[in-house]
Amino acid sequence: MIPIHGQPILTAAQMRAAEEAAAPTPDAMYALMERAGAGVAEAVRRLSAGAEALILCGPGNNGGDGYVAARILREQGHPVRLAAASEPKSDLARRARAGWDGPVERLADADPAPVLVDALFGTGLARSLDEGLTAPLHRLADAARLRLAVDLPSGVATDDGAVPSEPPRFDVTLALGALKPAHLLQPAARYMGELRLLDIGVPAPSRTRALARPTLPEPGPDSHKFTRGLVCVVSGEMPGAAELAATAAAHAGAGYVLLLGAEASAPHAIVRRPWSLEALSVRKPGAVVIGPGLGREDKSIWIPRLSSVLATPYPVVLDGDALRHLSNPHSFRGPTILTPHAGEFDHLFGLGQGSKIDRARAAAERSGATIVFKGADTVIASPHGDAIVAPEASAWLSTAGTGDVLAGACGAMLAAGLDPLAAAEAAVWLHGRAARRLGPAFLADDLAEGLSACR
Ligand SMILES: NC(=O)C1=CN([C@@H]2O[C@H](COP(=O)(O)OP(=O)(O)OC[C@H]3O[C@@H](n4cnc5c(N)ncnc54)[C@H](OP(=O)(O)O)[C@@H]3O)[C@@H](O)[C@H]2O)[C@@H](O)CC1
Ligand SMILES: [K+]
Repeated sequence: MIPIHGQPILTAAQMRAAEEAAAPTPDAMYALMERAGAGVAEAVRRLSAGAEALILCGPGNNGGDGYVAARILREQGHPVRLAAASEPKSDLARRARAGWDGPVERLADADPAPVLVDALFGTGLARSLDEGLTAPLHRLADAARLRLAVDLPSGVATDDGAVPSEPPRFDVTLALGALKPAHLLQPAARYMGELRLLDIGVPAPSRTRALARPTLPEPGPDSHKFTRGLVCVVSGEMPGAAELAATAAAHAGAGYVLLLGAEASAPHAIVRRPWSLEALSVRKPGAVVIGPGLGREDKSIWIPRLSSVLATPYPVVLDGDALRHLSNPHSFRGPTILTPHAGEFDHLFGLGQGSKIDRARAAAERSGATIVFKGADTVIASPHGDAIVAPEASAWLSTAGTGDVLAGACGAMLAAGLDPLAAAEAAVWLHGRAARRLGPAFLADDLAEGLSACR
């Protein structure tokens, strides 16, 4: 069982294609199912402390994995029962079924067991499940002490994370061969529990992957405050938000933070100057952060200020109100990161088609900017077609000011010389880690200060 960080994410069709390329004959394909089933059996053995497992098998290859796992557990003397709603329909699943010599109970009236293994449906779910399947699944899951989903909890849509039929909440989900979008995208992601990857020997290249622990830029003996990265944060109507972004940039490792348009106050390590384009340009910032608390009321001030920042050659992070002022955000010239939440994203790019990953990728390609489409399932997409999905870090991030902190962290990473995709990934990772460390009900100020301890 492999941790998911940095692992590739494949849609159902991409996974099928990868499996077909790796296993071009029926025997080779069946060998994959054997590996999947063996991995499920091993996980059950490790996690169940010898308790009886009940494996629910569906009609397709997800069910096939379940039959293999049941056979192996039985061979190893682990107490196991199996229930199904119908006979297998695929050739592979029939072959796996033939290897199980125990009874097959009817799903509708199967007795519960302390360990429930859901091998009803995986990537082949084609429509919502009927009551005859969901009712026993929930009944048996409610009675179990440990719930394990094979590949995906039955009822979630693989490619976009929708939930056509609400599954139970699982304790563990074993992603087979590769992660799928539903493992990380909401609302499906909340049903996964601990998510682990099972290697079944299928190379799974993808331009979409899970967030990885980044290599953060470290100062060396020759570094000084300017070479470590100069971040300029532009203040506006609500200066507290820009203060948060500036504090976050400093705690994320920037060597020099200049806050323009703000009154002098603590912390004094942040240099404050009245707004002017000259003040911004004199130090040639490695990144300009504009948007947190900028203001939407007085457009005659804020739109020209935003336009003048966008006309400079400096890398830029656009957040919050700056995104509201952009009406036609096509083709940014220099390195640019946009950090919209769902409302800002819809305002900028419309509702669009496909999953959150598809939408973020299309927006990045269209705008030329790296997009950090925020949420419990933040998606980062570059204009070159790469996408990174972050697992939910902490539900407590849904509090005022955390977006300002993220924008400041993005600025620090850009100013340290990372390209926009790497900068966004590093900032999202740092932000999530700091939030997890803080636990419940923290303030955005704590989050900004907490970034330094998480580097
Ligand atoms: N080599 C491989 O392929 C490997 C695959 N692996 C495993 O296979 C899984 C993918 O297998 P899969 O494609 O057979 O899909 P799966 O999720 O079992 O469901 C398809 C079946 O369900 C049925 N069905 C669908 N929706 C339904 C509904 N709402 N209500 C009722 N029925 C419904 C559908 O019927 P149909 O839509 O055709 O009428 C069909 O019979 C994958 O997640 C992984 O676990 C691993 O073993 C590694 C090797
Ligand atoms: K399943």
